[in-house]
Amino acid sequence: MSEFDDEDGRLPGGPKPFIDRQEKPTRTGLICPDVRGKSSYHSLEARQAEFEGLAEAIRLDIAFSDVVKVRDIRPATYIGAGHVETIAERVKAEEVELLLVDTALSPIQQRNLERETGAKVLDRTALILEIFGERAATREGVLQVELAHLNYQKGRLVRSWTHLERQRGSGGMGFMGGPGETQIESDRRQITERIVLLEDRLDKVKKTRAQQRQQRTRAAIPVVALVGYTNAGKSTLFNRLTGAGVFAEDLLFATLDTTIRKIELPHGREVMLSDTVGFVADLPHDLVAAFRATLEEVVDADIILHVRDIANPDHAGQAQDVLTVLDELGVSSEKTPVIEVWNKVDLLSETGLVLGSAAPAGKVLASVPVSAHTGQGIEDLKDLIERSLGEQARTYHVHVPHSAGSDIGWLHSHAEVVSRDEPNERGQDYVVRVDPRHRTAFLERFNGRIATSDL
Ligand SMILES: Nc1nc2c(ncn2[C@@H]2O[C@H](COP(=O)(O)OP(=O)(O)OP(=O)(O)O)[C@@H](O)[C@H]2O)c(=O)[nH]1
Ligand SMILES: [Mg+2]
Repeated sequence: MSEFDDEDGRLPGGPKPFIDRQEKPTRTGLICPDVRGKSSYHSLEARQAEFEGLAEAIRLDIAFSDVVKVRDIRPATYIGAGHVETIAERVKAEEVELLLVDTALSPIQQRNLERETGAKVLDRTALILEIFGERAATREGVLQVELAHLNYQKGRLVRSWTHLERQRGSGGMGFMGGPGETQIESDRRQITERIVLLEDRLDKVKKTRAQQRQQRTRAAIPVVALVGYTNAGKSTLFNRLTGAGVFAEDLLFATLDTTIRKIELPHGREVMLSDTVGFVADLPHDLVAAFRATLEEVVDADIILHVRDIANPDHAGQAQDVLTVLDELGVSSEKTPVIEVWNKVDLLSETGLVLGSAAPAGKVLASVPVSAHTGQGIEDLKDLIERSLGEQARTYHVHVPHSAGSDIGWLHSHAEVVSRDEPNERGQDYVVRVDPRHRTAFLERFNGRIATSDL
């Protein structure tokens, strides 16, 4: 028996959350550094609002949220000494236990800030890891988050890793360090061992996924993947298109795992639609890497739907971040056609924004304004998906005799049936569109029965 095999496939003894949130919400101070000369697609207000949204995503009690000007990044504390002092005073006055800094801090900066302010300090990466840790539901999600967590921890072994100590105390886990091994060395060794183990498990999950994908490819159902910034409305749109009840909420990172469902488009064409984790600015690199397996639906998609919250004043910056992550995943609009879905148009009048001011990000086939909420534009979107899939498809007229019932099934699942005549005594005539990847099979199967084509 392996010590790691419990019934739900989770590895016991995963990392402890950074924040202990057993009782009342943690009093938290937010620091949004405004670094001189650092360019960003996002306005300062948008960045601050988003950082607050991230903190709210795990229900922290926000005592204050401050923008702090940083002229030169300090190697020791990131922000200047004067600001650190002010923050320390506020921490005391407001009884703040946790400080979140919207940047990537070095372990030294983190430790020094903790020492000087008396609060626990976490950076943006740790906060996102924390949210993901709370949301992870499937076995794969849990493994991915833990892996990213460990990689983050590995570089920060300056403090003790308390849960490992607890495990060591309980004995029998095979974690005991040899004599003379220092705490940090042994912690590092254990983390490395665990990383190897997790990677191994994820590899197995990946193989299963690859098999499932292969089956879908064989069944020739194209995959349409929803991507977009967190909270753009992907899950709401997914539910609207599939009638499924996927968790959608006004919460950053409501979705962590990939869901995939079959839907039928207006002309009867079937596609697999996938909903997945949302993207965010400065998504930790490790996390992108860890989620690569989940995001393989996106990598392999036939069409990508980039869902944008067009009623968010920061939508242009968000779209750029999505392109950055797609790029990191190796997805290019040259290879995979992209349709932009301009969602939440029902909110436009409220926000005073207008559609005319929005522009597509990167190379896209088209952009469709919709409201996943009211259903506006959804039919246009479905039409567009269907037409785009058929883009390189060709039209054929085929004859199907009565005796060839299985051919009808084949046409429906591998081609788009444009129209069909009334059956007569010889059988039935069909007009179908066949895309390149099924053309060979089609020509072989219907050899001699193809009347005309628009070749
Ligand atoms: N008014 C309006 N609200 C919408 C629309 N689409 C989604 N929402 C709301 O936006 C919020 C986020 O929606 P989700 O579908 O959870 O967004 P998501 O992109 O899946 O978010 P993550 O899973 O967190 O990445 C929810 O409160 C939805 O009700 C829309 O067309 N109009
Ligand atoms: Mg979602």
